[in-house]
Amino acid sequence: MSQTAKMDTHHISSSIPESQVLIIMTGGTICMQRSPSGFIPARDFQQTCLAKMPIFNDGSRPSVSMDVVVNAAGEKRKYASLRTPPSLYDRQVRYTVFEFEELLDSSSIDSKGWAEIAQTIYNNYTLFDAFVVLHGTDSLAYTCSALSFMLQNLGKPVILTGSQAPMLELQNDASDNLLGSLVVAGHFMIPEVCLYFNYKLFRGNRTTKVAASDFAAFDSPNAPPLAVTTSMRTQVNWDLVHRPTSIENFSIRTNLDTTNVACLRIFPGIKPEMVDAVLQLKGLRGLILETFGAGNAPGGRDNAMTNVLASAIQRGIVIINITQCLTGHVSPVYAPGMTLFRAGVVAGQDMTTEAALTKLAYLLALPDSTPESIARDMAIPLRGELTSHSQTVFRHPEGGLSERTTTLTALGYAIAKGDLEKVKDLLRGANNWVVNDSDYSGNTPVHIAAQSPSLEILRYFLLQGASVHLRNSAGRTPLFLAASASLTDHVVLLRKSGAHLHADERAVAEMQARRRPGIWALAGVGARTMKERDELDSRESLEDNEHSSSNAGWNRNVQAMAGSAPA
Ligand SMILES: NC(=O)C[C@H](N)C(=O)O
Repeated sequence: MSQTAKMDTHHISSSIPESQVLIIMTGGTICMQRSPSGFIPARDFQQTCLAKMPIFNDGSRPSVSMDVVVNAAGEKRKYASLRTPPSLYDRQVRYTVFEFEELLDSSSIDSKGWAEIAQTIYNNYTLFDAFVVLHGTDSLAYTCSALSFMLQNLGKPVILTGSQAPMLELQNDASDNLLGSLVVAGHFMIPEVCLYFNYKLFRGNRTTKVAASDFAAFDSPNAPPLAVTTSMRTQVNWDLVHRPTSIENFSIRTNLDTTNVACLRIFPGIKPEMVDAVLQLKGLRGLILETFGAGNAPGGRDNAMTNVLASAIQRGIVIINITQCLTGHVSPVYAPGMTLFRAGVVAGQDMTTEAALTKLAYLLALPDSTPESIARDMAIPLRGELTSHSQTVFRHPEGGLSERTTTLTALGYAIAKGDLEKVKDLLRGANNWVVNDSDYSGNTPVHIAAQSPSLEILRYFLLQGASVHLRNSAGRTPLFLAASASLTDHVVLLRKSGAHLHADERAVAEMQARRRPGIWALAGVGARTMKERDELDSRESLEDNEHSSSNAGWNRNVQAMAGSAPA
């Protein structure tokens, strides 16, 4: 059995009975109905479709008191939610469908729509465990790519999907695509912008639409799928999953410069004047040039084409070379490709046009960007959108279940003892996803580090891409545990890394905050001013001196979490 097959329950703490997912409906075929003028989007998808289908509604009528959704303008409203029946992993997914005011065929979605999606995710980030975006398929790969750049330091799953046939048609791909997306979003910590379609989960910025009507509408020609659903289970390829590795909060950037970029496909006989006409467009700052094979374009008589491109580059226009082929990458192996490269055209390697265009629009809008900085950043992966060929591919031998348990137990001891060198040593010999793996009680290494003495070990795990959002079997986040252990610096570091209390923890946290308001204010319970926080902190440190025995209890807890004490 392969490692991924063994690991399909990885990151799932089955004793957490449900996860909460926000479904953002933008339109597309999935919600369409027939009309005299062809298929058009229809409203109230949750009630007219999902509520009537047993696979999307277990009939339990969850209470609406928790179901707050914040729209892109920041207005809060209550929406009813539904629950799926329990999955094979013994978990239900509770979800709410939030519909945009205007539902669109995705051929009309542009950067305004991308900004609305990003803003809605941002406004609801701490209220939900994951996000599913329903979208038409026509421009879905563009939206996936754009969002992958717009969502910075993303720590939760964002899965886009749609369908080729509407949910209300007798034979459709809509229910499987939505159910698969909900199950992945509600069970697996894959903190990337992904596209789920026809039983495959792809990194969104690697995808392209390859079929106008087949159910297998998308492919990711230069990157294998992150996960595949087969015979009722989802096998995740954890080695491929990207995770944020900096101590920063989740943030969004919504002002892409899509109005000053263009895309031009080279064809046999294209005249340099045509290319020049595009490059002379008023305000143009960037061009995606879709070239032949490994990045070749006709030089033109007397190198006229190359001269046109070189002079545009001198005027500050960034030109990116993307291959028209579905697979493979641009490299200057042939003379025409080398000529472009020498003229200053940037090799887009194996990026799709969708990724290159949206990345260019993102980079152009960054403050202080220059043509040089953009050219540099276009050639390096920011969100796994290209395969960097200088990157060493380093694979560890596949490890079995017992090896995994041994590594986790050894990590638990090393963390509890504050032995950073040992932790580093253990991680060097393990698969990179071990940072998010959990022991029998659902504790990841970050749960243990959040209550252990060494701040440096906690920081180390965060820099290795460990998630701050996973919950243990008791439903607790690392932030909750750090605040309960009164470890102020740990709480501050976790907060800086985007951690927040889960909605299910807030009631208990608020009770704890009555006794220790300072640390819980830092953890995010109760809005406090800095002055109030300082006062609370000094009061708590006085209390700490009075209760100095609390450390012994905390040490015992850490030992218990790490397993039985070593002889
Ligand atoms: N299958 C689809 O969703 C196609 C539709 N025209 C759209 O992109 O909205």
